[in-house]
Amino acid sequence: MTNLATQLPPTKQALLLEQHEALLEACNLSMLYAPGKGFEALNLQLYRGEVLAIVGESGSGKTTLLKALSGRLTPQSGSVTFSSEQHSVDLYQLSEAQRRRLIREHFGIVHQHPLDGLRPMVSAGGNIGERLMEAGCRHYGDIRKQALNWLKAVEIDSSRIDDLPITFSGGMQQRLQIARNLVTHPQLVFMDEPTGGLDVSVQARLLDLLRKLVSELQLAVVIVTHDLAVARLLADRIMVMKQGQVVESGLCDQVLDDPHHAYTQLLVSSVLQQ
Ligand SMILES: Nc1ncnc2c1ncn2[C@@H]1O[C@H](COP(=O)(O)OP(=O)(O)OP(=O)(O)O)[C@@H](O)[C@H]1O
Repeated sequence: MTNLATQLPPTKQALLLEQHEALLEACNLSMLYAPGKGFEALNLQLYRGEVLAIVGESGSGKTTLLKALSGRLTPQSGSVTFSSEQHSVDLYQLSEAQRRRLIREHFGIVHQHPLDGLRPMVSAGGNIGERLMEAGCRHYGDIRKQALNWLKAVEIDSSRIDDLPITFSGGMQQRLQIARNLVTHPQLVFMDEPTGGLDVSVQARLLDLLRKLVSELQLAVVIVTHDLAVARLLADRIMVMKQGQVVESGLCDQVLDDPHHAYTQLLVSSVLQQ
């Protein structure tokens, strides 16, 4: 067992023991728009059921990295390997159509602005049902039933099933976006600041829900956030970025309780002063 696994809670240790290869692995990955803008020579591994938080200052390359990891931005060099139970593929060796299919079948992508991940002129139920139809479901009754179940799971009243997302509050839209992503049971979910732009109380409710879903569905998640409290609540591991470089990484509680790099220390102390 790796050092990392021995330091995780027993359920996570068991999960890591069962698996030999990472669900997602980035090797020597680089995408620089200009010196210091993007990220460079980055390596990471994510295992099944594990939550990795990527934190760092604005402009440090977090979103660019998330896009490259999730198959939405071809890097200048390096590889991103996704290993499902059936096969192991380098995302950027696939054709565009193959990559799109893999993303649809295996990944969830939760955007900071929910309307970027929803169809605003399609009903809430339709937003969830559409993903099921893309996955091959054809029975209207089943699709509606699953949509209702998912609305309930994300705490949206079933009476809103035929309403358009644009009539929802920001928090509800974000919960609907999460339902749309999770209805097809992806193994891996990428989230970019999922609680950004929401009121504090709405954020807290959404975080509780995310924590519950991540644990119940044993999701692997890569979450970008500038909020260390979000990282602490959701993540097993954390990666701290500054100007396109990973300056520190490790178990989330350990890094946040005992930061070694001066920049991580600054991030942690600035939260304590708030
Ligand atoms: N398409 C692009 N073309 C040129 N430069 C870009 C592009 N996208 C991002 N950048 C630059 O790359 C750097 C990293 O951007 P990125 O959005 O990845 O950072 P971030 O850490 O996610 O920031 P934030 O927390 O503000 O979202 C920034 O300096 C940004 O201006």
